[in-house]
Amino acid sequence: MPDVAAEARRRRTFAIISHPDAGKTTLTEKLLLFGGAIQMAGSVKGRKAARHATSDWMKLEQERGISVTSSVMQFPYGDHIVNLLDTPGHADFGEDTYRVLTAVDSALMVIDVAKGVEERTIKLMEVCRMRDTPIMTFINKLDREGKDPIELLDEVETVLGIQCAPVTWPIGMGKRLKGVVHLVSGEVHLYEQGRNFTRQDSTIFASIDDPQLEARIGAQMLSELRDELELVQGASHSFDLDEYRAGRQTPVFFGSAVNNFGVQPLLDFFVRHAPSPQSRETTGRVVAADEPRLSGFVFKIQANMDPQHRDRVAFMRVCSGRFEAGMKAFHVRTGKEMKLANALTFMASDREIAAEAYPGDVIGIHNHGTISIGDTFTEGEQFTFTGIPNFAPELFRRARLRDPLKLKQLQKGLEQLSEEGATQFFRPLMSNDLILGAVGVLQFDVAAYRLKAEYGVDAIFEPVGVSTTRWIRCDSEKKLEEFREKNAMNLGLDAAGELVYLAPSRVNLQLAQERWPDVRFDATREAAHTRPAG
Ligand SMILES: Nc1nc2c(ncn2[C@@H]2O[C@H](COP(=O)(O)OP(=O)(O)OP(=O)(O)O)[C@@H](O)[C@H]2O)c(=O)[nH]1
Repeated sequence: MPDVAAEARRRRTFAIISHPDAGKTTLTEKLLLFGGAIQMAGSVKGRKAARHATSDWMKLEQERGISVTSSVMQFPYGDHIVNLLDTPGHADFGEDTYRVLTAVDSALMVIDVAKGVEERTIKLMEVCRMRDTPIMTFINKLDREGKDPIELLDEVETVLGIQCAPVTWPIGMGKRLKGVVHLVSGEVHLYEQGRNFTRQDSTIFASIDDPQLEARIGAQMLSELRDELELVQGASHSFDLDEYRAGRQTPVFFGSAVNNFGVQPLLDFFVRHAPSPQSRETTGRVVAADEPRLSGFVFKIQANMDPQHRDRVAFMRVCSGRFEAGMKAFHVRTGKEMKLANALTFMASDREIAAEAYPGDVIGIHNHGTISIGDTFTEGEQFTFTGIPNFAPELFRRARLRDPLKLKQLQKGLEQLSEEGATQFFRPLMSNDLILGAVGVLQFDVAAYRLKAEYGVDAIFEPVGVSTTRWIRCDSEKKLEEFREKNAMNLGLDAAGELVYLAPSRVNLQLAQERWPDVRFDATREAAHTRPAG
């Protein structure tokens, strides 16, 4: 009998967050190397390139040199199974990133030693804070000159508002980089340039008192190090598991991802202390990870991952129980049983058919539009996982066709993009317009590109007089009907058929809110349970 509790306990599911260019991809690759998931440095970049070659719309990503897609990579490390969820790199994809972060149990923040805390890091940190996600920090590119480590910790503490507990400490930096000291174990890991470090071939001293250390790093460096360590240990916090788990303290590591230096201490510490899958809230009750029955939620939908099969893959995070290939699961929103045939796991080496999965794992379910973001699957119980919202978009465009005969395709394309969360789309009650909403402007380019590449539709997006939207809720049918009648000009339906107020201006929205105190104007919509079936 498989032991769900034991399987859940050994899982670590996390995402890497960083400002573009800090080294997220490079670090991912090194982590996979340690997991034995890939054999050679360069494979992740290679894989990225291979994906570009086969997937059309990802050309856009390539042209712009940014990552707009997320993926899931699973690898074993020691007794642990690690699931790494990649987050899209660009700011315009914040919504997607947000949803990925709802599916992880912790995060790893990468900071460039020379640049310190950057704008995107601040935003991502805000998202993590909303859910008190525990965060570890890796300060990267130590082989280059950067900011003073003590100042960097200070910057993280003041700008990001989280306490730092250094776990490793650098010995020098840039050309003078000699290694790192592990402040918990006392070990010294030497930096020997040009070697692709793994635990077996890097030189490790048991402590800074090892007589050979002086010969390796020099008397002056050693004496400087002793002084600095004294200062650091006096001035900074020591690691506190509870504070870390509560999202109030971040353990900090220093290293150089490209040289695979300082990565292993991070990974070892991570699997030891990062949380395994935790209990999760639903509309019904709290679901514990070690319950025997399967439950999970969909946090992402991706179309056309493989151009040969024009399917859509729903990414489901398993929250409890055990998934077994071919099993039937209850799709809570539609109230129907669904056979989860040919579900995918995401072994870093490739996509594979999933034989089984446990809490913390992500499986990919093929579907043709029946599954939406936020949907819950159970073994029959009626509850929906909460906290996976859609955000009210801030930017709007009217879609106009160059060829009016393609209206059907346009609608279909927009519906599917909307379902994926790539953009949101609205139909005003009083006109035939199709209005696109986005949280970031790049989403329009992606939408136009994909409409053309995948649906053969040449659409242009032009300005439209909408400045913000709100989902409308009202407990009284009568009031709602009255509101509908009086405001028909400013109302529309979203892709799921939900009533939405399309406000021409902020002032107009404010007036409407004041005039209709019984009507709720929601800026986010919980993705699943408010959505009608079908
Ligand atoms: N000197 C130095 N360069 C590094 C290090 N780690 C990564 N880089 C370089 O920094 C650049 C950005 O690294 P990536 O891993 O692509 O960064 P990213 O954060 O994934 O970037 P996005 O895909 O834009 O999000 C690349 O040129 C890397 O080779 C390091 O430890 N030292």
